[in-house]
Amino acid sequence: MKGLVIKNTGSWYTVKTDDGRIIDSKIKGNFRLKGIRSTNPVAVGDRVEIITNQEGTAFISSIEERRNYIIRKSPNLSKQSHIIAANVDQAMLVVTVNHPQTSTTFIDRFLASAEAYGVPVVLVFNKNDILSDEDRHYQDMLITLYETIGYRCVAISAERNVGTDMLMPLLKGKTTVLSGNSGVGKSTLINRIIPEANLRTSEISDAHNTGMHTTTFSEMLPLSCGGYIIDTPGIKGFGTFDMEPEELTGYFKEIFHFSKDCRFNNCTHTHEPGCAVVEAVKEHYISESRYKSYLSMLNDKEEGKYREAF
Ligand SMILES: Nc1nc2c(ncn2[C@@H]2O[C@H](COP(=O)(O)OP(=O)(O)OP(=O)(O)O)[C@@H](O)[C@H]2O)c(=O)[nH]1
Ligand SMILES: [Zn+2]
Repeated sequence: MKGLVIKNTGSWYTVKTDDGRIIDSKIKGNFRLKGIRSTNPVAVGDRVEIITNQEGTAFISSIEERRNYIIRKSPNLSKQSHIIAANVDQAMLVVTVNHPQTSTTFIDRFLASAEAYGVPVVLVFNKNDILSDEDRHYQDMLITLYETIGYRCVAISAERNVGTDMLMPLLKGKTTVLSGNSGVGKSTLINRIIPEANLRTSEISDAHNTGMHTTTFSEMLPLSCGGYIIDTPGIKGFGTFDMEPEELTGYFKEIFHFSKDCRFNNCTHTHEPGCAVVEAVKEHYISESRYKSYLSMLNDKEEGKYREAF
């Protein structure tokens, strides 16, 4: 029987079968995925084959090849990774220009790592009900900047439930990872989009007494219009990863566009003569904030150290 892993609480996985049943499942024996050394061989979003048993639970016997997956590296430099979610269609990054302020460096790092994973991003500017004129002006500038680069932007107030309806067509039928700094309003937004999600927090435990841990594990929340929101508590961005400087250029769409005119094809856009990117920054074709974010990621790379993408 085939199904979708919609929740992971420790060694138990909740599988929604194709015929609509919810079955608590475990991994069979020493089932391991080839190629990836991860702390969790099966992740939320995985399509799996299960074998049910007489206790009403099941064993996961195989997993389908993933279209993509988002990993977080262990910060302790071990080769172990944690798979946050598999088969993701898009990410929604909730940001606030104030209360709290989301930095452009954070946004750009998120966007660049999402590009690396091939995951499109929608930027959701929240808390529009409490923006000063100055905040709003700044927000408008950011929206113009990111839309020009090619990212969809939506301005909302989750609290007042204003603009959230504009998100529904973007979410419909898709698997969306919701991210954003602490305090930007992710939970508030989820409760607007999925009013039933409220129930989740009052769940005490289920048959396996795992309910108490739900807040620390990933979960897919079904949307009434079809599709899922992946709620990943504690995860605010994608991890960074090994890459060459030339690759990093590719993850900043507009920088990549101008880099085609650089004199050297391995140009890092820092000191090289004939650099079309530096020229474009001077001419304001590339925003200074984006260039600064690029340099900060390049700098991490050169220092050879691992950092989270925020
Ligand atoms: N004024 C205003 N406040 C909001 C809005 N959305 C959320 N808030 C408030 O901001 C605070 C944080 O909201 P949460 O939804 O808990 O934020 P979160 O992103 O889930 O935060 P973490 O759980 O820490 O990751 C709460 O006090 C919300 O009531 C909004 O649109 N306008
Ligand atoms: Zn260059």
